[in-house]
Amino acid sequence: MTHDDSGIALAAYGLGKRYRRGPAVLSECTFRLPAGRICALVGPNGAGKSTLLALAAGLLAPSEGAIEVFGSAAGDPRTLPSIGLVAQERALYPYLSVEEHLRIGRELNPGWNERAAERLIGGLPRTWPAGTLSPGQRTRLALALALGKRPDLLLLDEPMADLDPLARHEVAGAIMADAAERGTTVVISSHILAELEPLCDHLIMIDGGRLRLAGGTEELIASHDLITSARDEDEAPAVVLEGWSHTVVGARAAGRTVTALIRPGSNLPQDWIASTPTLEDVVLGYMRNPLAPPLLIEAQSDAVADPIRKAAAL
Ligand SMILES: Nc1ncnc2c1ncn2[C@@H]1O[C@H](COP(=O)(O)OP(=O)(O)OP(=O)(O)O)[C@@H](O)[C@H]1O
Repeated sequence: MTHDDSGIALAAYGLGKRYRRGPAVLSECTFRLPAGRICALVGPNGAGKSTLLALAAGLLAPSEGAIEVFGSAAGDPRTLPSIGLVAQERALYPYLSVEEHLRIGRELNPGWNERAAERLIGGLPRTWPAGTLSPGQRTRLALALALGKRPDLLLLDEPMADLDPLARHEVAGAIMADAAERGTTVVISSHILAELEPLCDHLIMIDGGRLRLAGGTEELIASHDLITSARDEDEAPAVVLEGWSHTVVGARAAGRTVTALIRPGSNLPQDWIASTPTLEDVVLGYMRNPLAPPLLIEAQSDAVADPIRKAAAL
């Protein structure tokens, strides 16, 4: 194992990625994900989530900056045994059966754990070639291979997308059980926020290749209020909120009510009622307003050098 003692599983410093053609798909991403966290990776279509996961797995090289896994450059051969990846395209051999995939998993991974893999395999037809499996069955097999490897960092690209509701429960349970037993760090991308919210204690949101939110879910939620008030029906929400010391992430009007997501500054003006937003409220607020200032809450770990200094030194 090559882990350093920083307590950080995944870190990016001024990370940027540009494919051969076209503009940068990730720019200036700096974050640190503490080990043992279960991190939701969210953002709209094309935001750069799969690109970030591929960079973390060492399948792509950064165009700018750096990305590290347990303190070593992502892609360093010494870190690869620590990483389990379920890519969006579920990389499997179409002509090899379920059983043959499991045999390869056993033979290639010294730390292979049959029980962890079996949790996901369930009733999959073991003699069938992977190419004949349904998308949901392929997902189960890909997850079984990733979890059987007993990784310390599990990177999951939309793992629930093809699964039926019962399978989603089972898969979420298997991932959580593994994380609880072994302290596995999990990064899980999904568009279904309500599904991620109970699983995750950390969140990274990217949009247009830039980091918009990063930090513990409790801290991110606690940094916002959802507020409502009455308004004159012809008054635009922006006018109602004009001149405030709060950072207004977004505001929407419905009939005679205006609702806003804010980062509170001073006390609320009278006649506004504040409540605690859900994680989904927070993420949707930032998705709706690309101009809202990012909120990057620094992960707590004394042993790590200042990421800005580190980014500048690259
Ligand atoms: N191999 C590639 N060559 C060129 N551009 C690419 C390549 N792969 C991805 N892109 C572009 O990079 C951007 C980010 O894509 P990415 O797949 O990382 O986004 P995503 O957030 O995972 O999207 P989705 O939610 O739709 O899966 C997109 O504009 C996409 O077209």
